[in-house]
Amino acid sequence: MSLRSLFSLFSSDLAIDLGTANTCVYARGKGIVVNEPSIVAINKVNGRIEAVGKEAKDMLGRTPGNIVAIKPMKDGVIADFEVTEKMLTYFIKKAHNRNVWVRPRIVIGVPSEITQVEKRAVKDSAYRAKASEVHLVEEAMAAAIGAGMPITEPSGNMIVDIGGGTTDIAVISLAGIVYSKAVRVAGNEMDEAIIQYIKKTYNLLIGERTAEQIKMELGSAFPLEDPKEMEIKGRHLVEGVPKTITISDSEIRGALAETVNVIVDAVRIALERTPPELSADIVDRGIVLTGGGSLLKNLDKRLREETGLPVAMAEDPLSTVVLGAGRMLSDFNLLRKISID
Ligand SMILES: Nc1ncnc2c1ncn2[C@@H]1O[C@H](COP(=O)(O)OP(=O)(O)OP(=O)(O)O)[C@@H](O)[C@H]1O
Repeated sequence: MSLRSLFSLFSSDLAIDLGTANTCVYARGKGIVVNEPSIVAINKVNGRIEAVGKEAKDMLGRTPGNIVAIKPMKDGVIADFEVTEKMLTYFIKKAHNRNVWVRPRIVIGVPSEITQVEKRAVKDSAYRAKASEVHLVEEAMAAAIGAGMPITEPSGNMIVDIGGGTTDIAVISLAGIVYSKAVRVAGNEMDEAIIQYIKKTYNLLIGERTAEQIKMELGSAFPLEDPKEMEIKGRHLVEGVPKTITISDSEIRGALAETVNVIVDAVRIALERTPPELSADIVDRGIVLTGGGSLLKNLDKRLREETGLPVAMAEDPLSTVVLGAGRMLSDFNLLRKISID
């Protein structure tokens, strides 16, 4: 056995989707090994990390004064370099069961609007976490590959990735991005719109986690076949005590309307700016939706109504990017063509 193949026994190459809301890690030959919220809880007194991922999310809004829960990624970009690096290191170690001997090749999906400084920061963190090679690919490209779109063919493929912080829209042909646009409106903005609506209408203060739950259970972009209601709890702003109210899906649809319209408009603009030959392909093939935000009920239906085009959901919208980046681990020719480092 050569030294190289002996070495490869210990190396487990990784693909990472570093998202605003969630970070996913895929290990070659194993599949998705980490899927956790992009949150870090830090002790303000000694700077120590108290928790990362799921454990840190559970602390959100419930931390004692000396612990802060930080979301180091904001609007699809890195807001806190130092904490992002610590988070990345933690997840890479977790993916390798804390085995310190492995030196993996790592493919990382990053937002299309990432700056040079941010690219460097992401790569440096991965190298510090003992990567042997680091390659960056645009999330939209990885998503299209993960969704099984024929991106290397000379035809137009439109992907709309609605994440936590950003909605990325891209038209891809011949393994290149012909048009791309990111708007900083996606899942988180929907949560915020729900918080504001409940506050204004009911004088009730709810937290981010409750808002997200409401969005998932009740939120929609087009009327539902079966109307729904939900009981929610929060703190009354005037009386200062906890209170329970019942809200309906149509109220929440109203609260989300503005946010959903921004996404719909961005898709319309992308269609208007797509070169005509590729538009013709999109008319035939339709638009593919991915990202957790695309799970908002009837968003696909709404886009179908607004554009008159076929709209399909990717099979597993929360994992499309990491699965696409993972596929790159075994196709280095394609990776060389599409990596943006
Ligand atoms: N069933 C659902 N209905 C509506 N929204 C959902 C659902 N499930 C997840 N989401 C939302 O999807 C978002 C997270 O999606 P995803 O993990 O694709 O984003 P991300 O990759 O972390 O973000 P970004 O691409 O902006 O960096 C969150 O806002 C979450 O609330």
